[in-house]
Parts: sequence; structure tokens; C-alpha cells
Amino acid sequence: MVRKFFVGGNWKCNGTAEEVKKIVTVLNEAEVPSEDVVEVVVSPPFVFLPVVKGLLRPDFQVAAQNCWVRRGGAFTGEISAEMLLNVGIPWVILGHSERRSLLNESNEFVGEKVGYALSLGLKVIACIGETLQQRESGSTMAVVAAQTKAIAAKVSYWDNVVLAYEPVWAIGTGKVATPVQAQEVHLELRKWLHDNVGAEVAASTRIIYGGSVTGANCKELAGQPDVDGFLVGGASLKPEFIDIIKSATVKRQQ
Ligand SMILES: O=C(CO)COP(=O)(O)O
Repeated sequence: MVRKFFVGGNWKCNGTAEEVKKIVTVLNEAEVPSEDVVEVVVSPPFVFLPVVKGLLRPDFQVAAQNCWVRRGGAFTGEISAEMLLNVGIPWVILGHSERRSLLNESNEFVGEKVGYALSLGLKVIACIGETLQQRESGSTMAVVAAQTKAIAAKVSYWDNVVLAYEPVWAIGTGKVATPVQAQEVHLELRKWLHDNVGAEVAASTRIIYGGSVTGANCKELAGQPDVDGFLVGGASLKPEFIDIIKSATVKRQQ
């Protein structure tokens, strides 16, 4: 089973209208592998989604960084899945660790969000990952399995799901997981999908890595058999994001 390499760029809460246009210009001018080799999805803040979608090259897609857990209404400040679809946004990142920690989004709440977004036809980058304390206490797999279980309980159509393993201790720290560390968890996650969802889903679902990915470390990570791509934060705002996209060819050479 060949899983198409996936590279997401999570711009987080960054940028001005001018800076965003500069980033899009760099992306639009880049020479990258074709769409049948790598799927590229960039995720600007909500306010810049329409302008990025309007300017971005047609072989790249856009994602929102979050959406509300049910149909819109009296939920001040929230953005609904319906609104994203209404303005032509096909992807959404859900369950990012920054939202789990800063906004107390529980496993169950993230699972509900994933289920609702998928039910409307959105494609979802579902984020999981353990903290340093959880890793050091040896509970990494227990934590990410519980997070995945809460997501899987609400997923009936896995083709529109990309699972992003983002160890919290690697996010924004420069302490990237080693290729062995990433492969170990990705393989365990694939086994979890095999045992709890099914062999076909386990074989076909992209499991991507996020946490201090850079142009310098992406190739070795991309070479791991169960690393199907990346969810990139800081480096997605820089020209080196193009190098990370190009690491998709590492897979093709295997
Ligand atoms: O959180 C991340 C992507 O969603 C990773 O962020 P960094 O690449 O900045 O570590």
C-alpha cells in the first residue's frame, strides 16, 4: 500500500496580511514534486484563509486550525465546520496539543469535533502526542492510544483522516524526535489501528510527524517506513518549508 506523502504547514497564530502574501509568493514560486507524490496543505489563521485560498497555487490546499464541535449558533468567537465549507476550505486541524493544554480540549471533545467535521465532508488532520512527563514516565503509548481511541470512536470514514503524532516535548523546542523515536510510535499507532479499526485502515491511513521538523532533519525522518509526512510549525513560515515538501522524494527512492 503506497500512502501519498503529506506535508502540512501550521502557521499557528502568526502573520500579517503583508507577511502572509510574501509566504504565499514563496510557495507559489517553488519547484516541488507533483501532486501524485506529495499532498501539501497550509494552515493560516482564520482571518487569512480566504486570501490565502485565493492566491495559493492550485496544487496546494488550505486548512483551518480548528473548528467548532457542532452546528453554528450562539457560540461567540467560534468558527463552524459549515462556515469553512461555505468558503471552500477543505481541511481542518483538530486536537492540536496547544488547544488541548491551553484550552483544555479533552480527548472526548476532540473526538466529537473530528466526528462532526468528517460528517460534513471536511478532511481532518487529527493531532495526538504525549508530554515530556508522560514520555519520561513510560506512558507514551498509553496516552497516544487513548487519544487515538477517542478519535477513532467518532470516525466512520478514514480516507479523510490524517493522524498527526506531535510529541508535545518536541513542539517549538528544537528537540526533534529522533527517527527511531518517531518510527517507534508511528509503528505502534499503525498496529493500534490494525487491531482496533482494521488492516485496510491501518495500511492506508497517513501517520505524519510534527515537532521541530526542519529542512535539515526532514529527510532522515521521511525515510522511516511509518512516517508518512509532517505537520510543520515554525519552519512552515520559512523558505525551508519547500525543502521539507521535497523530502517526499526520499520515500519514492526506497
Ligand atoms: O505544532 C506543530 C505543528 O502543528 C509543530 O511546531 P514546530 O514545527 O514549530 O515544532
